[in-house]
This record gives sequence, structure tokens and C-alpha cells, in this order.
Amino acid sequence: MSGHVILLNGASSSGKSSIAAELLDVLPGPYFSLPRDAVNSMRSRTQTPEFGTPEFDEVFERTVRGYHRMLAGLAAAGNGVIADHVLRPHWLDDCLEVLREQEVTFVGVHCPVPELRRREQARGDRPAGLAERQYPIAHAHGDYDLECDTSVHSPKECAQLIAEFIDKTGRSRAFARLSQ
Ligand SMILES: Nc1ncnc2c1ncn2[C@@H]1O[C@H](COP(=O)(O)OP(=O)(O)OP(=O)(O)O)[C@@H](O)[C@H]1O
Repeated sequence: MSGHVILLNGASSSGKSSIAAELLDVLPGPYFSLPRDAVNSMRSRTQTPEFGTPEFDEVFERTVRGYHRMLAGLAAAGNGVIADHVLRPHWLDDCLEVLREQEVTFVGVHCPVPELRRREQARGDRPAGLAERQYPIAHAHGDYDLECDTSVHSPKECAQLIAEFIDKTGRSRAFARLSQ
């Protein structure tokens, strides 16, 4: 298998990790699921500055930029990797730069804000209003290879749509368009 990144981008609670779990079973080959949160959770808890301080923001920026390079490294060695991200415009720019040599299928994971709010409340493990704040920022660039609405489709159906897209189209173009 040649290297490939499937970049799932959407607000918190939009359903990215649920889709990633289903994708592992339907994609051809042994893909890795590497969510951004997994990298955050690897960092020292005791030595990380307090959330909300400029020192924390600096560490977080380094973490996210490192995450992008982990994705590129896995793909450069010929692996398939599923990324789970909530992009900000400058992080998309960084992805476009560090993943420029890799095949990237860019997937917008959408969910209407009222349903995001409902899920957030039901989970209880995310700050109230987080998803609503992230939604317009994450999708500001407005271009994807493929988009799915998780208020309409189950995680399994979204995974099947993504797998079919990859199987049928061969090449993904969104990253090339966004790099111009
Ligand atoms: N297609 C769906 N239909 C209904 N509920 C869903 C769907 N996808 C996810 N959910 C539910 O929404 C909640 C959030 O899902 P999930 O953890 O996959 O989202 P996420 O985008 O990875 O969130 P985060 O970025 O906060 O980790 C879970 O309770 C999950 O069961």
C-alpha cells in the first residue's frame, strides 16, 4: 500500500472518531487511526503549563504542528493513516505544507449545530458551546474531496461513503486546489 492520509475535519462531537473506528474495518489494508487527541494525551500532564495561559498555547501549537508531522511520517513510510482534526486556518496551511508529498483525502464531517449541542450535552465531557464555536472556523476554507452529514448518516454509512469514494475516484484533489 502506498502512503495515504484520510483527514477527517469537523467540530467536536461531529462524529469523527466514530467514523475513524468504522473506517479501520472497511478500508483495504492496515490503516492507522491517529486522532489529534491521542497526541495531546501523550504529553506530560505534570509539566504542561496551565490551560488558558500563553505558555499552554505555545505548547499546544507545537503539539499540533508535531501531529501534522507524525501524519506525514507515517504516510511517507507507505502507511495509510486516518487523521481526526479540528482545523484552524493556519493549521490547514501547515498541513498543506507538510503533507504536500502525500496523497490526502480531505473529508468534511458536518453536523447541524443544534444536534452538536445535543450530543455535547449528552456526552458531558466537553465544555458547553465548544462545538458551536469550532464549527465555522473548522470549515472556513470551504473545499473538500468529500463531505458527510452525521445527522443523516450513521458512522458506518459515512465510512462506507468514504471507502467507496477512495475506491472509485483514485485521486483526491482538494489539497491540490487549496494549495494554489
Ligand atoms: N452519525 C452519528 N449519529 C448519531 N450520533 C453520533 C454519530 N456520530 C457520532 N455520534 C455520537 O456523537 C458523540 C460524539 O462522537 P465522536 O466522539 O465520534 O465525535 P468527535 O467528532 O470525534 O468528537 P471530539 O472531537 O470531541 O472527540 C458520541 O456520543 C457519538 O456516539
